[in-house]
This record gives sequence, structure tokens and C-alpha cells, in this order.
Amino acid sequence: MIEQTLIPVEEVGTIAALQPWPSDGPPVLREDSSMWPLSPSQIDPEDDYELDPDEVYTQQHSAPRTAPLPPTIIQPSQSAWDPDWADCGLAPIVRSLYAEKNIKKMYDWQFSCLSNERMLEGRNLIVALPTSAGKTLVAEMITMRCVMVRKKKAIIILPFVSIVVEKVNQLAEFGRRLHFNVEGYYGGQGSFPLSHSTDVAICTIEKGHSLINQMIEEKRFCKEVGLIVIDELHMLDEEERGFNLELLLTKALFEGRNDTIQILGMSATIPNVIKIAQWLQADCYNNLDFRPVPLSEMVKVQNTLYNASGQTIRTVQDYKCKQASELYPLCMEVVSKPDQSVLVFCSSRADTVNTADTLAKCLPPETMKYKEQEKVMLLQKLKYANSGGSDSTLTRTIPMGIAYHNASLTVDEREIIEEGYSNRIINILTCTTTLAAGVNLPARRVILKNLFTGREKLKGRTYRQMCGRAGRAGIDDYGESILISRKDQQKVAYELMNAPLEEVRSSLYNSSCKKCFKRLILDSLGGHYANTRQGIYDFVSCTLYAFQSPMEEIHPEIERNLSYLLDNGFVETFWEDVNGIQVERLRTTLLGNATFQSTFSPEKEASLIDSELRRAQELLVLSDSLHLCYLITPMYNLFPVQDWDLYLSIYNSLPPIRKKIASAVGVTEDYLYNQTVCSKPDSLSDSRHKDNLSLRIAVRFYFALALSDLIEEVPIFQLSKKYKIERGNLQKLQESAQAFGSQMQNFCKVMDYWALAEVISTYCKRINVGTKMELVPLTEIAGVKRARARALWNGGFRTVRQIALATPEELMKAVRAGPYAGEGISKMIIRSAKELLEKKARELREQAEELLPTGGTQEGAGNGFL
Ligand SMILES: Nc1ncnc2c1ncn2[C@@H]1O[C@H](COP(=O)(O)OP(=O)(O)OP(=O)(O)O)[C@@H](O)[C@H]1O
Repeated sequence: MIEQTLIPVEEVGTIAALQPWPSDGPPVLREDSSMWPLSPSQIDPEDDYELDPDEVYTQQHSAPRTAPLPPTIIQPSQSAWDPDWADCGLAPIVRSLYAEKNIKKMYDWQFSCLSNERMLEGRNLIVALPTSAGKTLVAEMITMRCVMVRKKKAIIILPFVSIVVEKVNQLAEFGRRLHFNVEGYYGGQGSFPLSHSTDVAICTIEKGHSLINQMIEEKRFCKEVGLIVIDELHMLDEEERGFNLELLLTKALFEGRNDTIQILGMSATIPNVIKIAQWLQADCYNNLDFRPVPLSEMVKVQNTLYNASGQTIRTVQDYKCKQASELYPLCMEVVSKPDQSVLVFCSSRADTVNTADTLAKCLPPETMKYKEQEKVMLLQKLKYANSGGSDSTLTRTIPMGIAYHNASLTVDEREIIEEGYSNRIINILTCTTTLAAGVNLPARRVILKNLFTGREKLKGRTYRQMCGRAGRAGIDDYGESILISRKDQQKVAYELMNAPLEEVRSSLYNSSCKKCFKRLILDSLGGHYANTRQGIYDFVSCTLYAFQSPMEEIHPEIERNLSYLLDNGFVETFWEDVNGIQVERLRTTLLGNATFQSTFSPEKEASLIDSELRRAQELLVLSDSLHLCYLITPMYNLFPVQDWDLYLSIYNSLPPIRKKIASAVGVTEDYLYNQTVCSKPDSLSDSRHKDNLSLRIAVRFYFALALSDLIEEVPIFQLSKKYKIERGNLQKLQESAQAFGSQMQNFCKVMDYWALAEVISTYCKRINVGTKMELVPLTEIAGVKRARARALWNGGFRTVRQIALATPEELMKAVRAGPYAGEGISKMIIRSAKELLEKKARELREQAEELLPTGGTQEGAGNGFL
């Protein structure tokens, strides 16, 4: 075995004498300061040839332990002569682009990070600073340095689709001016394989993981990628998503072991940042107390405001609004001044709606006069986005400058409300916790309506993220957060305000994520990181879980899960002849490889899906979209059916072909009738129904019906009423079906179900945008969604090229569609269409260059070869 480098333990908090990784891989570190010296699997395959698996296993246990490498803590810059800007080797124009955004000088901490030599040399870095501290600028500068100075690609991983979309727009603006290309990877967006001309890929966690897997497979990852940015690094401890993030980072550590790939992690809520930095072999900048805009945290009990130590600050004036006596005065104090805004965090979706309604009733009527025209426009935009449907609450509250924001709204509705809030047309926004970590919508005052989210008590991390939204950089000189508490809960409120943040632990600690171990093993074999038990141990030892757990717990876990995979046909052993010696190896079977490529769960989904797909190849009905929609509807985590009577009546009105499909998948009238008699709204996550296959099929079929209407362009408002599914939940269904469908496609490709893969791919595209096939190409234009695409089509614009060549006037004339027909929007659509054409042309050129090795697509260049 290759010897491990021994690294002395040094006191955390000092600048360590850092050593580079050994040439054969990262040192394998453990949180408890005892290192399990496993070498990365590919170090030298010949090393364990003589060992049988049991021997290897024993050796691991008896191996000596070494110590972890503490990270360097980047110190705030102390020098009086520090310039205002660290250019990271980028041209001066970058600074002027920031100046246009009103960022003229860097904060000290930004300067310290961006002028740090080790960071500039490519050392990994973790930045742990509170919300609104300005982490984005640091990430952008390091990304641009990667692309423009180091000439490598950057992959940015963000937690939510909405933030990916926002970031793509922001960076594309830089890209246009500085000549680099940005591509977004979310939902059905983003081309696989990554185009050679894409410089920055901005991805959701799952898409980022798939992209990295594919680049590793094509041996492009280490060669082309120079940077991986992870925003909200604390998501490592979230169940499924955290696991994907951990796996992705494990691969990056494993692959980029010659320091070729820099990792930048950012979070506002990682108290054990030093340990996480140690796992990632990163330096860190850690100042969870930094705030560019000072924050004053308070709790309100009855009429009095207290600080976090329980000292009285002041009493609140009573504004006499019976329905919202606690909240109304706190809102009025702020919004009675011009251009001020309040965010009110509520405990549930229903509460956001009720609170907005109640507050609107209390506000004085003259409030309606403020920005009256803009409010009318905002309501029109919402109506247009809903194909003519109007939300009755928003129609009442927006004229008063109030709106609600939660997941029951569609993405379009939320975007329009966010825009209205940013432009100060809406002054009071009631929201759920989703806005705490989502898009950047700061407020002068943040109010937490109570100590709960749903039925659970707020966690320290969520509380801090909510408070962090108070104070707008460059606008406010301070921000305020006020937690409203009942008198009998005052103690709990103080505990929450003073609670230390929860440490970030690997998602594999989560009992519901234990199943992920099987995926971990499949990934190590399927991704060719390992072909022996030793190799699997090596790979697993690079995970955060291995860094944080005693090895005695990990070994049995690996063995147990490996046995399952061997017994159930996902993994097999084979013998390899090495210099005349027969050596036992491990590899994925066809089913195992399909499961790895699709990221399905081996236990819950893979076998079930395989038998369903085999049946579908014989019985698939193609004359109606419903059967395919059913195949693409996820098997798990669906919402409950709210009304079985409604379901039965929908079933009874289905045409014969749809009833035939229902019977082919196993839904019968008798079953639905029984449900109407004996069932309440059921949740599939309810343990009573976990194994109830018939129920799962029936629920899946119900949502497939809704999806099949959606792709026929039935307006979401109408669908929501017909099926009693909230608008936001319909879009969630659309998103998850699209994701499930692309997993299916990968599964089918590996299993050689080519015909199914093709047809599923077409339906995924339709489901992604919720349209008939004819509109799909138009929806590829940035800013063109379902409604706009239909308006363009009906106005005679049938191809992207036609739109790219149109004048804004022609477009406006054709698309007479309310607030979306303005000149600015038309120009933006034309520009996006041109960019899309250019991107497609670039990709075709690349493909041509790959086809024609003599070089290029210039006229005549390929003739000799052909
Ligand atoms: N050096 C600076 N000078 C002035 N304003 C700045 C500076 N850096 C960032 N800002 C502004 O501060 C605000 C918050 O910054 P940013 O969104 O980067 O915070 P963040 O740390 O990424 O927060 P989050 O944790 O919410 O993602 C933005 O409006 C940004 O433009």
C-alpha cells in the first residue's frame, strides 16, 4: 500500500504550515483527529492483488491512524494602505461593471479573501458569513478569474431553481460584456454533454451532480473544470439533497486530487466550519458576526419590545386593529414612512394568506393611492401569467401594498410579486420560511409572527436566516428583526434567539438516508472509482460521513449494503487475470449500472421501474398522452388525493381509451369507489400506506391525468380547480415529473429500451414547459414561457429564427398581450432568441469539428477527409 503523509495536528485558529496533498491523493481525514489511512482506489491497482477481501477488511481495522490537517484561517486585512479593490487578475472593466451596480469598494473581508495568495493559487476556500454579507461578489470574482484568467470552466451549485434562474441572468449580463458563456442547468434546461463553449454552468444540486458524473465519464472533468462553487454548503445535512451534495463533493475531492479543481463553499449557518473545511482540505474565512448593515434583534411580548438578553427596549404604540393587534402596529411603524418594507414570516401557507388579508383590512384607505398605477399593472401581470385567472386574495391585498408569497403560488406569480416588492410597490410581504434562504429580498424590518413553522418549533438556523433578511445594503443604516411571542413562551423565545447554530452533519446520519449507502456503493463501482472492497472503502472514506464517524460503524454498514446489492442483482463478482493470477473483482450488473446512471433508489424504485418498463414495451398506448404521463409521474412523494368522490367522477367521464389505460396500469372503478366509501384524504407518506401498491397506482394515475391536461395547455388556474390541487403544487408535480422522466430516460438507455427512451424524452420536454410539442422550441428562448410562447405562435412567429430576425415593433404588433407586449420585453425576447441561435450554432460547430478531425467547418475543410 502507498504510505500516507502524516500531518501534525495544529491548534485550530492559527495559520497552519500547510502541505500540499500527496501526489497520489488527498489525505484521508477524520473529524475525531484519528485518520483512517485509506488511499484513493486508483492509486495502484496492483497493490491488493494478492489480498482476498477479508484480508483487506482486517487490514483496514488494524491500520495505524494519523492526524488531520487543520485549515488556514484567513485573517481580516489589517493594513491601513489596503486598496479598495482586489482585482484577482481581472481587467479593470470588471470593477467598472460592479460600480454600475453601486459596489465601488470591497468590504474588508471580501478584499482579504480575494487578495489571499493561497486562494489565488487555487486552494479550496470556505466562506462562512451571515446572510447579506456580500458572499456573492466573492463567488463571482473567483468564477470570473477561473474562466478568464485560468481559462477553465466553473460549475456553480445553488439550492433552488429560482436562485439558479436569478444567478444565470446576473452572470449572463457579465458574460455578455466580458465575452464568456453561461448556461443554466435546472428542470429540463441545460444541454448534456456540457458544450465546450460553455464557460460557467449554473446548476441545481441534482443537475450539477449529473453534469459532473458525465464529465468524469468522458474524462473531461479534471481537464476542463477549474472551480466548483457550492452556495448554502450547510445543505450537506439535508436528507436526499444533502446526500447528492456530499457525493458530488466526494467525487470532486477524489478526482481533483492534484489540486486542479478549486472548491469554494459558502454558508451563513455553519458553526463547525473549521471541521467542514478540514474535510474539504480548504482554508476558511469565518466571521458569523459580520454585518454590513447592523441588525437589532428583538422579541415582542404583549406591548413591549425586549432585546435578546431580556432588557426592555420600548413599548409599541397601539394602532387599534383588533384582527391583527400584535402585528399591525409593528408593520405600521415602518410602512407609514415612504419606501420602507416589512417581511412577515408566518408559520404556514394558509397563515400567509390570512395574515395578508387581515392586514389589508386594517390599513387606512388612503394607502391605495400610493403607486396606484403600478399596482394596477402588477395585478394585470398576474392575471396574464395565469391566463386570465385571478387570485382573489391578491386582488384584495395588492391595492393596499400587501401580498403573500408561498409555494402554493406558481413560479411566475412569485416572480411578479418579488419584482413588485423589490420595486416598493408592495410594502408588506407575508411569507413562509422558504423566503428565508431563497431569493434576495431584504427588508427594513423582519417580523416572525410566532415561534413555529408548521407544527414544529423554529430551529436556530432558520431563525437566523430569517433575521438575516433585515437591513438592505446601501439603503438602510440598520435592520430590525422582531419575534412575536406569547407571554407563556417568552423563555422559549429567548432560548431561540440565543441558541447556538446546529452543527452540520453528514446526511448519512439521517435514519431515512441510510438507504443512500447503497447508492454510495453503486456510485463507487458504476463510476469506476472502485472494483474491489478495498476500493469501495477508499471511496467511502472520502465522504463527510466517514470523516465524522467511527470506522467501526462504517465497515458493517458497507458490508450489509454490499450484500444486499450482490443478492439482488445490482452488483456481481468476476475474476480477472492479472499476470497469470486470478483476482476477484466487483462490478455493477446491467440493472446496477442503469440504477447508478439514473440515480434511482436500488431498494425502492429500480426493480419496480424495470418491471413496469418491460410491461410498457408490450402494452404502451401511444394514441393518448396519458399512458406516457403515467410512466413519468413519480412513484413516491406525491401529494394526497383530496377528494375521492371527485376522482371517481373524473374517472367516470373519461373516454374509453383512457379507461383502457387506467385498466392497463391497474386502476379500476371498484377500487376508486371503495376509496370514496372508506378513505379520508390520504398521504402516501403515511406509514399505513407505505406498501399499499394499489393506492400508490391510483394516486399516481390521478396526477398523471392532471399532467396530461397540463401538456394540452389547459390553464393552471383551471386545472387547479378541476383536480383540487394548489397551483404551486401543480408546478411542483410538473418539476418532479420532469426530473423523474429524465431519470427514466437514463435508465432506459442503459437497459437498451431505446424506443421508450426516445418517447419519454419528448414527453419530458413537453411536461417541462407544459405545452403541446409545437411550442417546445420557442420556450427555449430565455424569458419565453408557456403563455408568451402561445401568443408568439398565434402571432405568426413559429421558429426561433423568425423571432431573432423580427423588429420589436413587429413582435409587439403580433403579440397584443397586455403588460408583456412592451418594447423592453420585445427587445429582450429578440436578444434572447439571437443568443439561443448563436449557442445552437456553436454547438453544431463543435459537433462538426468532432466529426471532421481535419479541422473545422470552413468551406472545403472537411472535403478531403470525406
Ligand atoms: N462591497 C460591497 N459594497 C456595497 N454593497 C455590497 C458589497 N458587496 C455586496 N453588496 C450588496 O450587499 C447585498 C447582499 O449581498 P449578497 O447577496 O452578496 O449577500 P450574501 O452574503 O450572498 O447573502 P446570502 O447569504 O443571502 O446569499 C447585495 O445587494 C449586494 O449588492
